[in-house]
Amino acid sequence: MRPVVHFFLSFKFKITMLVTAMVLFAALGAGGVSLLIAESAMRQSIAQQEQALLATAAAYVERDIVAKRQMLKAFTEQPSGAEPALGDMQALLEAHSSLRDEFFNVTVFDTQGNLVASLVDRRARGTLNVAARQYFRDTLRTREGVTSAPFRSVLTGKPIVALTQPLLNSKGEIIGVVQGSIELLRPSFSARLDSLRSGTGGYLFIVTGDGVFVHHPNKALLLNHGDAGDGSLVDAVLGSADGWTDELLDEGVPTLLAHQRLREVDWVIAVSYPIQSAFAPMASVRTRALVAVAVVTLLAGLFGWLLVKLMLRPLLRLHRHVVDIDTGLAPISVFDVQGRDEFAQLSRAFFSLSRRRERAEKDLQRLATTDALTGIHNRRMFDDYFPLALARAQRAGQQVGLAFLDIDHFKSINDQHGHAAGDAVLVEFARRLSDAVRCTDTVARLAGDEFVIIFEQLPGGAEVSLLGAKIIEAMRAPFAAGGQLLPVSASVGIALTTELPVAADLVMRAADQALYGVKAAGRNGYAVNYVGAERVLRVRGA
Ligand SMILES: Nc1nc2c(ncn2[C@@H]2O[C@H](COP(=O)(O)OP(=O)(O)OP(=O)(O)O)[C@@H](O)[C@H]2O)c(=O)[nH]1
Repeated sequence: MRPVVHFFLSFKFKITMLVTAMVLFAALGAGGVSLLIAESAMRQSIAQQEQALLATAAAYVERDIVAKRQMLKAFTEQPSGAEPALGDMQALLEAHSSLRDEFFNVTVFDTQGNLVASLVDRRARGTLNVAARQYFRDTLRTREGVTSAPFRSVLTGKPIVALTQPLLNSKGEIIGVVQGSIELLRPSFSARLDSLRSGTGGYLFIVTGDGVFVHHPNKALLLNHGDAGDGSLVDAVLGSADGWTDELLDEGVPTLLAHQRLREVDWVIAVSYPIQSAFAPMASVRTRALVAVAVVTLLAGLFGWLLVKLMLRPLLRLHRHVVDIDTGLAPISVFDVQGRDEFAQLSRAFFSLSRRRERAEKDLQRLATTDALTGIHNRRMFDDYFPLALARAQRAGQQVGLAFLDIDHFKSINDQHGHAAGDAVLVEFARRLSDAVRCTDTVARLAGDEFVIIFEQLPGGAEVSLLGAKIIEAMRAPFAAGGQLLPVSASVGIALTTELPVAADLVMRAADQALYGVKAAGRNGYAVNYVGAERVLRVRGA
């Protein structure tokens, strides 16, 4: 569990997460803004496409109506120069078979509105009167062709729109009205319009200026008023100038509604396009963009991880150096690296710090093992060193000598000449001792006027005896202390090992016994005691 926790707490993990989060936010931000811009551009483009389509459909409807109206007009002017007679109309109609292609039916009414000719059914004559119909009255009143509101044909029961044309005699008087009917369900009219939108998800519809459906894919709505009221599609197309909006709902579904007024007739043609299908390509773009963001984020995370790993290498190296130095596997000089980056600077700072610490430790060590007054080793150093000296001698197959020294009547020097003079004697005593022994021997001050010498690499006992005499001799010259020369002598007890290993205590006790022997014999001399021999050699005086 702990390594997992460490992993999540690691600097590497945090930086990687930071890089990943930053890339995620940047990618989402850039992606989101791009998508918004793309969506807005796409909305414009779709709206323009829909408007272009509307223009095509409007042109088609208007061309159709104009062509039909011209055909009716041409019919009323037939035959050229001849006086039109209502009685000839049935025959004339039947003679113009091309009218059947353009119109569901063509009928002729007299000025009282009575049906006097019918293209599809001559028997219908006299069965119908349209005098009350608005488009009929408008035709008589304006003496021009009009387009009716859509209505259901009395003759056929089909929804139709009527185009009219006044029938004038040679004097310019209206003698009748010719009516061409367009069946709104006729494939050549409605299917053609529907086909313009087939397969795109939206649909076209046409409403009159009064809001009656002339065309709608739902044929049941024809001749009906579209839902009026705020927010309805019919209301929107009638209440605003040509253009588009995407703020409406078509049966609860958000839709893009574009509309355009026709010039030839008081109709508005419109297209309703569900925004969802309009933006279907955008949804797929959005999904792909999200996948791309996820991939980019993942790659960024991976890249960030590798980058951080690479960048943290010097830190890991630094950590390894600290561990190696701590365990004694490497010197502090490994901190002294080249380089200009922060890690190299930190490493060199560690080097400088460690060097100072090492020096301080050495100073401390020296102070801890040195006698402050005389500058030679102290008791602590002796306690640590002597057992090691015994072990070393054992490995080398040699013997060790240990001399205990005590200045004779040192108390009286202090008492008679002062403590400073006593100190001077101690310092001089230590110096002479150090000079008298070899560099392989170790001199230490144990306490007060007690000194000790460890003799190593001894070839034999006879030489130890010579050493005792040498020490006594070294002290023979008077000591300069307190402004005068003082006679100083010392008693020296020497212990010599005969067989190793032997406990340090035993050797020290033997040296002490030898010293005691010298003191007892009157001081200023030396004696050698062989450890384990249980005999004290003869005390030799100065
Ligand atoms: N000046 C000085 N005196 C010290 C120091 N340390 C201990 N002394 C004195 O050294 C004297 C040691 O005396 P002892 O070893 O007891 O006796 P002694 O006079 O040497 O007599 P013997 O050893 O029997 O010859 C005492 O008076 C201590 O106060 C020191 O650092 N400086």
